[in-house]
Amino acid sequence: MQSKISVQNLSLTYSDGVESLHEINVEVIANAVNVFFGPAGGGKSSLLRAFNRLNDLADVRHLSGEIWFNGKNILEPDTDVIELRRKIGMVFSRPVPLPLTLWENVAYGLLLMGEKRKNRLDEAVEKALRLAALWDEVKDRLNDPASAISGGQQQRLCLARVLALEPEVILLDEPTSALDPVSTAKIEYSLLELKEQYTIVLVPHNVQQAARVADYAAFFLQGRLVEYGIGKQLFVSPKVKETEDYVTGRFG
Ligand SMILES: Nc1ncnc2c1ncn2[C@@H]1O[C@H](COP(=O)(O)OP(=O)(O)OP(=O)(O)O)[C@@H](O)[C@H]1O
Repeated sequence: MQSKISVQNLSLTYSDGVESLHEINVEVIANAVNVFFGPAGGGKSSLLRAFNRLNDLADVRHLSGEIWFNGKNILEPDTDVIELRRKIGMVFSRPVPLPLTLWENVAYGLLLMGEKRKNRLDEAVEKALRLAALWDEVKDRLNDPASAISGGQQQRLCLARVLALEPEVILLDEPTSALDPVSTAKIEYSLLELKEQYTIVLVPHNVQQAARVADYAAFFLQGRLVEYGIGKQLFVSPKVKETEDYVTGRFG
């Protein structure tokens, strides 16, 4: 078990003065599904956004601590944020495809990076769509607008867009919250394949999803990391009463 991202004493306060993350220490394990779960407002999204510096865009009053990735503290000001976001890609809770064709949506990042060879782009688009478990459904309509496919397919398209850039880590913030059970199952199934090659951090849609997919799980409550450990152990025999209450549905 190898750590991919190491969070050390991370604290974050937005401009409203409320501490959204309080001295968080957690490891993101490589080639595993790392689940951050807990009730709304616990700080899960804030932590995810810190991993690829999306919090730079928010009104943050105080940020301290370290986030180590590939031998570097990515909170240092000299971090190349564009490069960081290519290595640590993110999928949001609502699919936001670009107003372009399916092919263009997946090829977009590579085109921006200057890749012009059509055969290379075609290969990358197919590979990413296969990994996102969408290829079979769309391979004959790659020139259709992205708006013409279902919400569940759009979400897998957004995943494929991230995968085309061959990131090292994929952050998924409630990626199935707007999806039907069949599309949800497809995304969960692709996570199992994706973790062979990538490191996954998932904020799940609910506790049941957390328990289904978590190799490692961290329970967040009001900005604090209450409990962290191997998924199966944490859901079956949590050590802390607050975790137990939450996973057994007594609150939240
Ligand atoms: N951009 C922001 N500006 C100000 N406060 C924010 C911002 N983003 C989050 N917060 C606050 O930080 C706290 C933690 O929110 P965060 O979204 O990280 O939690 P969460 O566990 O992901 O919850 P949810 O499941 O509702 O997304 C909340 O009190 C929230 O209101």
